[in-house]
This record gives sequence, C-alpha cells and structure tokens, in this order.
Amino acid sequence: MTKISEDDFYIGIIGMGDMGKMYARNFSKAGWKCVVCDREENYNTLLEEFKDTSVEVVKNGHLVSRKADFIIYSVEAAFIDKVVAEYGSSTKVGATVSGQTSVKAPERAAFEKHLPKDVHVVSVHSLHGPTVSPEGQPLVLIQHNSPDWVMRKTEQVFDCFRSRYVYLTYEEHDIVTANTQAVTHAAFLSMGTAWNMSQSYPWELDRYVNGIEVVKCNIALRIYANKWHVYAGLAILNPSAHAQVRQFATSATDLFKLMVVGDYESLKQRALEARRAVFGYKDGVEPGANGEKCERTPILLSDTLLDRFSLHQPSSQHCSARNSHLTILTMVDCWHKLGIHPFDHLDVAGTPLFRMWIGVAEYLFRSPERLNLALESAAYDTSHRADDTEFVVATRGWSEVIEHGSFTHYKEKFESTAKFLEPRFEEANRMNKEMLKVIMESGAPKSMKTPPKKLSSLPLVK
Ligand SMILES: NC(=O)C1=CN([C@@H]2O[C@H](COP(=O)(O)OP(=O)(O)OC[C@H]3O[C@@H](n4cnc5c(N)ncnc54)[C@H](OP(=O)(O)O)[C@@H]3O)[C@@H](O)[C@H]2O)C=CC1
Ligand SMILES: O=C(O)C(=O)Cc1ccc(O)cc1
Repeated sequence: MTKISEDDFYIGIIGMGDMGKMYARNFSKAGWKCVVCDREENYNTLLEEFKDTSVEVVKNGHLVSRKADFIIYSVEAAFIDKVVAEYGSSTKVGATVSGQTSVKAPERAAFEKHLPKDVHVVSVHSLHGPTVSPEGQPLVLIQHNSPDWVMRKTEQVFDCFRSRYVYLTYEEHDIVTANTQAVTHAAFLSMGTAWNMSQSYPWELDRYVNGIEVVKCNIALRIYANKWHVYAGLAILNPSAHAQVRQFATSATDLFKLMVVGDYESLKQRALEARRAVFGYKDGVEPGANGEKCERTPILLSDTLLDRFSLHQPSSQHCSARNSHLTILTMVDCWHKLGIHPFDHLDVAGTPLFRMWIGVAEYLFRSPERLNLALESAAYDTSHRADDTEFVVATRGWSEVIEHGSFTHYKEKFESTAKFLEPRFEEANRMNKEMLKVIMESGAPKSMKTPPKKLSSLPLVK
C-alpha cells in the first residue's frame, strides 16, 4: 500500500457473500470507495443489488485487484488457494492484501504462494456473523511481513466498524479459534443431529423448557441457519481443531458410560474437578462465599432474564426441571481435559455465541444445587437417556467427519439437520437478536482497542 491520498484510495472485496456484502455496506456508509466482485455469473445480480449505492461492482477479481489499494478476499476457506492463485498476480503494486476466512493456515499458505512480493499482507477476521453489528465485537488483525504504517492504515480503514481490535499472529489465531469456535460448534452440531435422529424438537417436549435449554436450542438453530461451509472450513482446515473436537466426543462418551452404570460418585468427582479447573471454584464452597474466586459478574444474570426467551410454553404446570445436562457437563469436562480457560479466551477473542455458551455452562456450574440436580438426573433418572444416547453418537459422528476431512460428507450431514430445523429458523433468529443484545450488555468488553494482551501468556492448547 503506497501512501496515497484518501480520495484515490479504494477498498476491494473479492467474494460478495454474506460477509463481503456486510463489509461493503459498512465501508461505503463511512465514505470509503469500494470496488467489489463475486463470481462472474453473479455480476448482473450484484450490479442490480448495489445500483443505488456508491459500491462499484466489477466482473472479476482481476479488475478488483488492479484498482484496489486494500483487497479483502472474502471467499470460502476451501477455495482460498484457487481464488488467490487466479487473481493474486493482478494485485496492484504496493497494495495490502487481506483475508476474511475463519481459518488462517490455508489463507497464509495461499498468500505466500501466489501473491507478488511487492504487496503487503495484513489479514483480518471479524469474530461474529454477518447479521451482528460489528460495533464492540472482536476484529482480529494479523500483521504479516508488513511495516507498522500498513497496520496503522488497516486500523484506519476498519475504524468505521467500531470493533474491538485483537492483535494476533496467524498461528495464534488458529489455536484460539479452535479452542473457542470449533469445539463450541461441535457441541451444537451434535445437539442438532441428535434432535434430527430423534425427529423431535426438544423445546416442544414439556420436560425441556427451562431457561438454559432455550439458550442452547437457540444457539443450535443459529448455527444451522448459517452456511455449512463456514463451520466445515474452520473445523476441517484448522490444524488445531481436530484434537479439540475428538476430546469433546471422548468426554461425552466417558461421562455417558458413568451415567449408564449409575456411578453418581465418579460423575460428581469428575464434574467437581472440571469445575475447579475451569471456573476456579473450591469444592463445596458456594460461589461468592468467603475465599471463593468469583469476582466476575455472571454472563447470564438470572432465571428471570433467561425465561424472557422462551420457544414454547409448557402445557402443564408440572413439567420436570430435571435434566442430565450432558451437553454442558461434556463441554466443561472437555475444556478441563484440554486445559482451556474459556474466560481468558472470551476476553481476548470470544464470539457472541461463545459468550452465550460459557454463560450457559457458568449458570449450571455456579450453583451447587443445580449442578447436583443434573448429576443426580444423569446417574439415576433414565427419562432423558434416549436423547443422551443420540447426543453421544452424534458427537462421535461429527468428530469422525471432521478428522476425516470430508467436505462432502460434512455438507450432507449438516444440510439434513438444517432441513429438519428450518421451520424454526425465523422465530429463533428473532430471539437470538434479543438474547445477544442482553448478553452483550452484561459485561462484554466495549473499548475499541484491546490492550495487546500477549496470547502467549494464555494456556493455549496446541
Ligand atoms: N458467515 C459467517 O458467520 C462468517 C464467515 N467468515 C468467513 O468469511 C468468508 C466468507 O463467508 P460468507 O460470506 O459467510 O460466505 P458466502 O458463501 O456467503 O460468501 C462467499 C462468496 O465468495 C464467492 N466466491 C467464490 N469463489 C469466488 C471467486 N473466484 N471470485 C469471486 N467470488 C467468489 C462465493 O460464490 P459461490 O457461493 O458461488 O461459491 C460467495 O458468494 C469465509 O471464509 C468464512 O469462513 C468469517 C466470519 C463470520
Ligand atoms: O460465533 C460463532 O461462532 C458463529 O457461529 C459466527 C461465526 C462464524 C464464523 C466465524 O469465522 C466467526 C463467527
């Protein structure tokens, strides 16, 4: 990127899908000149869609690359090599090239392989979906072989998003997102598959209606309403993600084996160990009591807050609040076994969805009564065993598909469940927006720039 006047500065976007469009709209609203393209066959539709805006639509990535001073590749992670190979050589001399893919190892390899040597690389990753406002959300910036002034210019370009900058290297990015996103998605993908296999929406069974169930169901619906390739790419192509997803399946299986033999004591021991490691609570001590490390405000504040979000009114006053909460027990056990400290990750680079998920886990594990009720239900109450069986089988299935690296199989598996859940997407989308608002208001960091916290000080799992 040469030092040119603002008037001549163009931002280019290659790949005008959900994220590319969201970026273009935000940039042009802030007065930046944008030149964009999608696949050539989408040219006319894109032209029509942006006809009343200042965004210039062109036919292909060569035309974007020749004109733009800051180019963002916003395509499927699995295609990044092919797309950069095609257009990279047209990059304007001195321009900065960036990528929006959710997994950085393939993006870095593609940039190093195909870009000319006289361009700079500063990559980005908005840690939120296209329907969430970027304001206050983490935006990862990766300075890769480029001078500081290029990084300052990149910050200036993105200032209009009012996001919170998080400075990482390519490697740190993939480790953090494996710990936060890949393993979280594995949990919700498995829940969805289990419901699909049982052919029942859990929120329509009267035994599943309390607050955290609703949050869980909404997050799963949110994931299945998004594009399959986003989740496939960030799990299959992230070198750090496979072991995490495998551990999730192992934790589910181990806990389930204790459940079926009714081994309450071992379940309790395992849950308390995980609770100590992940949440820092001492055994038998109430959160907030003397000596208890509990200075954080809980993410999900109260039952009343949770009950504002309901997918279904129970038909009877006497429905059971009992649930093994195997999904949550599994998640916390998995974090413990992997040495992941989710709150540290949340502060650095947590997505809104990760925040909600930690909130759900914290809600169960903060309260000895709630946790014990779940453990007793897990060991002694067989009414949810059938659903838990489906869940365990589903965790194994997802882990195998991800480790095997099959995009085709991933797509089929994802789309079959997405089809089953689709009738509920609209309602869940409405509720998710409200839930996100409440959760972001309850303690998410708001400042624009995170003090560049050294990720090396975090216990990252490699
Ligand atoms: N959705 C999300 O929540 C987030 C996604 N991301 C990442 O951002 C990237 C884009 O995701 P998203 O916008 O959701 O996905 P989309 O599928 O909506 O967008 C990708 C776009 O790139 C187009 N494309 C593919 N090849 C080319 C090409 N040769 N030239 C021009 N355009 C091309 C695709 O066309 P076609 O559909 O025909 O292939 C599609 O329109 C992904 O890498 C994803 O991982 C990052 C943060 C959040
Ligand atoms: O919050 C999540 O994990 C999401 O599901 C949305 C999302 C998906 C992909 C990304 O690269 C970033 C955010």
